Amino acid sequence: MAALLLRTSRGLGACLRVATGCPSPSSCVVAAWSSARWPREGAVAWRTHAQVRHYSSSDKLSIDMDDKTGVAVLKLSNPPVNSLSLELLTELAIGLDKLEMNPSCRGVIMTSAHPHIFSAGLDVSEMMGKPTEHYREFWRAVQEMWLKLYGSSLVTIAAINGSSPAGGCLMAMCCDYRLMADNPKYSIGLNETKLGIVAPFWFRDTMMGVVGTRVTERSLQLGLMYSPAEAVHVGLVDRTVPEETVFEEARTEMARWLKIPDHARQITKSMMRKTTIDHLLAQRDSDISNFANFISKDSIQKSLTAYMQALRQPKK
Ligand SMILES: CCCCC/C=C\CCCC/C=C/C(=O)SCCNC(=O)CCNC(=O)[C@H](O)C(C)(C)COP(=O)(O)OP(=O)(O)OC[C@H]1O[C@@H](n2cnc3c(N)ncnc32)[C@H](O)[C@@H]1OP(=O)(O)O
Repeated sequence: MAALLLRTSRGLGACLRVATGCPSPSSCVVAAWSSARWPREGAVAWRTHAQVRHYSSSDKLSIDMDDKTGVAVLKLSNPPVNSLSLELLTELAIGLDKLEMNPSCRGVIMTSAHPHIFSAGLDVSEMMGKPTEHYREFWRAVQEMWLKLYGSSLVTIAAINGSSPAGGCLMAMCCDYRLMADNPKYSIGLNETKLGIVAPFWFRDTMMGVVGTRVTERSLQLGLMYSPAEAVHVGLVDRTVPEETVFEEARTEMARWLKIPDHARQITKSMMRKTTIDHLLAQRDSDISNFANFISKDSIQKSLTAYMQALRQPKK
């Protein structure tokens, strides 16, 4: 249990370094991932005799793990729009950590409990009119969620059953595969510039890993939101499926990915993502300070206030 607590409290990067005896974040990710799925003493706490186990104690997030298939289903459930509050981000990081440490878990399907919205992204109210310390805590939680999801050794599939702007798009992009409902009313993208804010370098790098440099540059500067069909066209989403089949298609896709031996896929995934993860780990504190300074500026606060007021206007 001590090992379990160590892992949950320090986050995946640190716990993997502990597991491998590797001193620095930058030198151990491949080694760590190759051993991350070994049976571990502490993880036995999550074993269960029931086939499906409910993991999350939060009402904003449900996580159901099927021990027989090795697939967990993580559902965002924070009405009205699944905005990523400090609380939900923290729950997400903890939930992902628990799954990572469960030796019978091999994959996660991430989706929304509410039709029409996958996630509205970061909760803008967490970034408005708060003291600097709150901004720092909030941004650390955003980083933590990203580190857990982007750095997950599990197969991660986003079943995008609604709109997914900004931080919602980021979560989907962290996954290994993205399916989106083919409803043209839905949209996905990093729209930060439209709020007068700037997607940080690790949002940019995540997008570049999915759609390449040119599409990222255009998408970020213009704050583009794509329809599902456009998202497939630029490679932001892997495929669209009829709305009512999103979840079942995600399960079928998962089965395809789980045919690959875990160790080979995990090391490959690590090789692809290590540089981007190390970049943030090396600059975590300065990234938090940049965010807190930037978001505290009067001009940025005014932009966010105007954006939220516009959002509250009746839709035409
Ligand atoms: C150079 C240094 C750089 C350092 C870093 C600096 C900056 C940091 C960048 C931070 C990165 C930010 C990432 C983000 O994720 S920002 C959030 C962006 N999200 C959005 O723009 C989405 C806005 N929302 C919508 O577009 C729509 O609400 C919708 C998701 C498409 C859903 O539409 P609909 O079903 O019509 O619902 P409503 O618009 O009526 O919304 C219902 C209520 O929910 C409130 N709402 C919506 N989104 C958010 C949100 N993200 N946060 C908080 N609240 C939200 C909305 O105001 C409504 O509230 P009301 O009922 O009180 O009117």
